[in-house]
Amino acid sequence: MQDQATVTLVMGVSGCGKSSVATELAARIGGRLIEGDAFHPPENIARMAAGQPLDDAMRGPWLDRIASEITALQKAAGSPIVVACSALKRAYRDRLRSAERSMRVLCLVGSEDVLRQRLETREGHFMKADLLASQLATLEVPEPDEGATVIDIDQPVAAIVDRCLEETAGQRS
Ligand SMILES: Nc1ncnc2c1ncn2[C@@H]1O[C@H](COP(=O)(O)OP(=O)(O)O)[C@@H](O)[C@H]1O
Ligand SMILES: O=C(O)[C@H](O)[C@@H](O)[C@H](O)[C@H](O)COP(=O)(O)O
Repeated sequence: MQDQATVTLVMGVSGCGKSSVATELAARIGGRLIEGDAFHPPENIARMAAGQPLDDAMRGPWLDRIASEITALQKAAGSPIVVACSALKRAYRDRLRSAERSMRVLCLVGSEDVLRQRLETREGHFMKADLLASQLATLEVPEPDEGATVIDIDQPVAAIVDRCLEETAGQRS
């Protein structure tokens, strides 16, 4: 029963696999997916597509829209929610926690080489590899009190999801 309304945040820098992992995790647990990229206003997308990083003021309303969507989905039905969102800073994650205090956090981490290679081979996405350095500089890996699971991305998506589900089961027992 505990999983019925849980919220799992899949976070990390651009190209770390948030969308891929969140999509598979949601499918495996029968959850609903919130794709954070879909909540950016057009000006944020245009800025990133032009190779310029967002700042706190630009990310704030975006994070608030995602938090509102979490709340709306929680009211609508009882199935779990999986959120793909970079949530690079602690303050950004806390902003999402305003919707669900006990949000689980899965942080995907990888070497700059692996990340760059994935961004350079990804097709049809506004975000290219030129913002990777800024993304890595901004990233605040979760602190111990956030209870996050930190997973290396140099393994198949299915293995990452397996590990996430194992951690969740371990936390319940
Ligand atoms: N574990 C993985 N192993 C190999 N390729 C991956 C893995 N995770 C993601 N990818 C690929 O890397 C690219 C970036 O993944 P994506 O899910 O879009 O990342 P993000 O949502 O964090 O930007 C995509 O082309 C995706 O297919
Ligand atoms: O806060 C930010 O700077 C952005 O949100 C960024 O971290 C995010 O990663 C983009 O939305 C790109 O999309 P992908 O992460 O899907 O590449």
